[in-house]
Amino acid sequence: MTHTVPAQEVLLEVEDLKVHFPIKRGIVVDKTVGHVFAVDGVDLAIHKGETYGLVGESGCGKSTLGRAILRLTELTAGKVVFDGTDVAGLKGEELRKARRRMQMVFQDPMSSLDPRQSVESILTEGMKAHGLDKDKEATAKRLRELLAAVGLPESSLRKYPHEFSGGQRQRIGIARALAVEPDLIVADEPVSALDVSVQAQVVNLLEDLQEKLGLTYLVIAHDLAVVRHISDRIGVMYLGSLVEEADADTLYENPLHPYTRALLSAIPVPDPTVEDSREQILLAGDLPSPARPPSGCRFHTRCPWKQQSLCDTDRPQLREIGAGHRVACHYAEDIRDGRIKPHAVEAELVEAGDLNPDVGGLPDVGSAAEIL
Ligand SMILES: Nc1ncnc2c1ncn2[C@@H]1O[C@H](COP(=O)(O)OP(=O)(O)OP(=O)(O)O)[C@@H](O)[C@H]1O
Repeated sequence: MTHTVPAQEVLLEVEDLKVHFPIKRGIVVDKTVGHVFAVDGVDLAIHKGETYGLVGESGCGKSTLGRAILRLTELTAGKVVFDGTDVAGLKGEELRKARRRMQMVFQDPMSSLDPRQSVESILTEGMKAHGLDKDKEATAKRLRELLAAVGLPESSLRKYPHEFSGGQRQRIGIARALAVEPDLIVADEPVSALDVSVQAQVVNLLEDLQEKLGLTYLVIAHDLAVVRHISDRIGVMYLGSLVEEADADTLYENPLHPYTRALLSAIPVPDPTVEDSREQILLAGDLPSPARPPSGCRFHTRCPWKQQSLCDTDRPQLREIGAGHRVACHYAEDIRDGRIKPHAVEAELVEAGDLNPDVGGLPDVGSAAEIL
């Protein structure tokens, strides 16, 4: 590990995690012609009871990282140490046991809930798989508790997903995750498919549950505004790796990586005087394809602080710059102390997706202003 973990108890430790998807081509025999470097060397630690927010543009590898932690996607390399055990090497019964303790809540509850299953069946499925449904009465009690915990009436048990609103369906998704008594919940864009009016209710529910049950969360989002309120610490991801990590307040008040600065500068400020006077950093060009990441620092093709040396040749490590504040930029101190200033960037054109017709380039990724 290259970073110092604060003295709290660590529940999850990810070390140099890589997920590379092979790009296959060929009419008769599939030949691997390259790789999508979806996750390419991530180190992070999540403490018991905390909420870690993971943000970045669409296609930067957030979901793949979340899925790899839960072993829903195979790892190419690295470790996922959960409560002291490396789950990357687990198989069979051991893997099943570890999986019970790590659950996922998905972005779109409509597509993640089976429309043919009643809520009762959805909630008991995981319990059955993990042998938690031995006694009928205890199971019925547990189902009532679960529904109460997520704020749904008991009558929901006999209903089907289409009979609920988006917010209620997400409550079912959360209840399903809770049914097997997990310690860690990976919530992948848990509110982005919901109406703005309902988003706060679901965020509040997640917070209440965390307090009551002592849960640990990894919350994945493309929207920095959403994670700010819920997260204790935040990691910013760009093209497969973390570029900055800090506690939520530090990240917002003192962002050091140029990419984080650009993301934050795109969030509108309600005060019109502040809004008119503040600096807006517009990123040039689109996110390069993760099948052909740029050399050196992966952000250098769009970076307004790019320098003549190092940036396009040496990949910067995530290093600790202040207490618990890690940044992957060769010039973080110079940026922090104002010794170097941003300049206009002509984006180097990186053709996206020409290696990979199946995966394509990246879905509609525009400037930071469009992303947030
Ligand atoms: N099974 C797969 N096979 C090949 N490439 C994949 C696969 N899954 C994801 N990718 C590619 O890996 C990259 C990272 O995808 P990922 O979904 O993790 O990003 P993301 O940041 O979560 O984006 P989004 O918010 O759009 O889900 C993308 O280029 C994607 O096309």
